[in-house]
Amino acid sequence: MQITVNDIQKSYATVQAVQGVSFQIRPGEIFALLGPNGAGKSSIIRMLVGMTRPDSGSISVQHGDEVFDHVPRRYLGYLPEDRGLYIDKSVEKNLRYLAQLHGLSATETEQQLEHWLAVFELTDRRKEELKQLSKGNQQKVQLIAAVIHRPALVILDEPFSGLDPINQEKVVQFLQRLRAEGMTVILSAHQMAMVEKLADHMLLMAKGKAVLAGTLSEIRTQAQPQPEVLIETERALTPAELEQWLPDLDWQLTAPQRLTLKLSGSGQLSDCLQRLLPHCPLRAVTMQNPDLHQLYLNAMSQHQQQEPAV
Ligand SMILES: Nc1ncnc2c1ncn2[C@@H]1O[C@H](COP(=O)(O)OP(=O)(O)OP(=O)(O)O)[C@@H](O)[C@H]1O
Repeated sequence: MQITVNDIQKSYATVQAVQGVSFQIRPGEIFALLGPNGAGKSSIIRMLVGMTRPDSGSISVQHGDEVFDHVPRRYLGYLPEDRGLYIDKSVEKNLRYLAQLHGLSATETEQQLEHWLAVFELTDRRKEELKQLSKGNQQKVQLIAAVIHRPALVILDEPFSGLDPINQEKVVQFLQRLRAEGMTVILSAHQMAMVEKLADHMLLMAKGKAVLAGTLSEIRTQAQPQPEVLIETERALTPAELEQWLPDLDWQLTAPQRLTLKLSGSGQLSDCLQRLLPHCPLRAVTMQNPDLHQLYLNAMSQHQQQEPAV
């Protein structure tokens, strides 16, 4: 399934929740929608699934030869922010009920149940009521409920919320499995370490607008146009020496033997190293690659500075 979103806007009364956002989701990829509370992620998801419509702009959903203006229910698996299973019913009753709602035959239902319960190591717990399970296991049942009918597109709103690190890792593996089985996945999450491992493309939003978009490395380039290099030296340096050797470069001495250099052009690093080496041997030269969490925080603080105060 391929989704193309072009310049969509959505307002509620006085709130401009989505203000001209465009992006594309490719078939079989994991696409992450990121951003702080109120950024507009759920508003976009609601438009994608047809719960609301954009005020302007367009959504095009292509599946095989068919084209739609939102994802039809029959192709959609959805884990909403507000979960909705019956906690007084057993794991298998909940899942069977949902499978029937999706039109699966009794045989298909049993096959899917066996498959997903085994994936999540819940086979022995299938007769237990949902309320008897831990939060992590309840979340796993919710995830099975979203995919039991093998939809072409799975949308998961906050799949990691409330889970401990081990269960978060299991959800990561589950999502990788969905991708391996050919499903397209849209994920909204705040856990950057998980998103970094999973997402093929991501869209980072703030206050209804796109702030950064692309693969992790594209986002790195957008968020950090001047890559940083850490140069560790064998002897202590002084600012006066560096001013003499590197007067035109953007450097910072963060410790006597640690120099950070901001690069603004290709060739600048080798130029800098050639100028330093005659004066002092080097211990290590390391490119600084900030993780998604750091890129996210930087982008948000830059966005806040650029936004006019209200
Ligand atoms: N039904 C609604 N009526 C009025 N305002 C709304 C409605 N839904 C969302 N909003 C507002 O639109 C903006 C975007 O909200 P949205 O829920 O899309 O953000 P979000 O990124 O999903 O946030 P969160 O991470 O908290 O779920 C917010 O200012 C929110 O208060």
